[in-house]
Amino acid sequence: MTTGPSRQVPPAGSLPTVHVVAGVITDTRGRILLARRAPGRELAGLWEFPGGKVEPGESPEAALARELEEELGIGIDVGAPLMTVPHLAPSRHLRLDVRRVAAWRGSAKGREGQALAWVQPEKLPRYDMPAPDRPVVAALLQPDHCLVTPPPDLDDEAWLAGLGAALDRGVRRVQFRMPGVDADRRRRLLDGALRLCAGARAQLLVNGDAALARATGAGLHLPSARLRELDARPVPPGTLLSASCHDADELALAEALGCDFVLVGPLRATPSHPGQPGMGWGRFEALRERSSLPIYAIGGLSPRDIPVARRHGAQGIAAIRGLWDAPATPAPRRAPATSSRS
Ligand SMILES: Nc1nc2c([nH]c(=O)n2[C@H]2C[C@H](O)[C@@H](COP(=O)(O)OP(=O)(O)OP(=O)(O)O)O2)c(=O)[nH]1
Ligand SMILES: [Mg+2]
Repeated sequence: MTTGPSRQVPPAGSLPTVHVVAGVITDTRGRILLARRAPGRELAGLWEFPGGKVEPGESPEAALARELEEELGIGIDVGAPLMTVPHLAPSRHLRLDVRRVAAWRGSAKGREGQALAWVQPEKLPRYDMPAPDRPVVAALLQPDHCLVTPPPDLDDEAWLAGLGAALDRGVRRVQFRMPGVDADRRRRLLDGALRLCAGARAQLLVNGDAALARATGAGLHLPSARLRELDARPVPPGTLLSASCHDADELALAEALGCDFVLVGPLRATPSHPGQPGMGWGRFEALRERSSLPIYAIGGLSPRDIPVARRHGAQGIAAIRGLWDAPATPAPRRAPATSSRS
């Protein structure tokens, strides 16, 4: 279900945008450095990835190097972008641009009186952090793609082999969706899928059927119509819960129910939703900035779109065909040409 586009676009007001760059600094044991915002500052007491505001005319890379020198006394090599989170605060749009730190020199000290902590990645969720950091922590810990299963043709073994192949290619989060398949067959396929996912240490969430999820110990995915009917979490905490959302109301509902993550789309027009135009990354961001849930973009996307999804604040992509069909094999490499291109 979708509502009119007018509800999905932020108010026309001209709030300023504040560009903040922050670094994921790791030590040789894989721990990540957090800093605690000092008393008297905004968001005092919350933990954050060290960094600060990009100054006018400054590149994000230069800003990150300057901030980490000022705040921690270390020199750094800026690494790969992790994600950029657009976030709507009462008085401004924030863009939290998070980079990995490829290498650093010196010993990190809280030069502005802030406490520091080296944190095992899996313990990050225990730290109280600003709202825009929640999707960043999810990006560090959770899969960047989520397979939504296509229904089987006539051959169940072929479908299970297809799931096995997707798991072999690295899928670790699976939404088990079986529209139009009768209950007995669905249960047999689910048992097979659960075995394969357990073997690959992948998560599985059953689409729509809370009783089936509870009976099998699987997670639960709520289609948006189901989400709108609920006023309490339909599975216990600790059981994975996700939802499909198309507008800000549904995102707020998903957050209130304690969903672990959501799928938002369609990002592009797809054959599975004929007649529905894609929202594009602009409207995706307008939703993203009102929520702190991890969000997979869905609709006509494939693993190639993960970097662009991350630049718009997505956890990554969810897809049916884009993750089920084996990627086209790259054309055979020719012998290197004698001339070089840069
Ligand atoms: N550094 C950092 N800032 C964050 C994170 N999450 C988050 O919402 N923010 C917000 C808090 C602040 O409103 C803003 C960063 O501003 P800041 O106060 O650190 O800026 P700064 O280091 O340049 O310090 P200042 O000179 O402006 O006081 O971004 C995060 O993980 N790291
Ligand atoms: Mg700072």
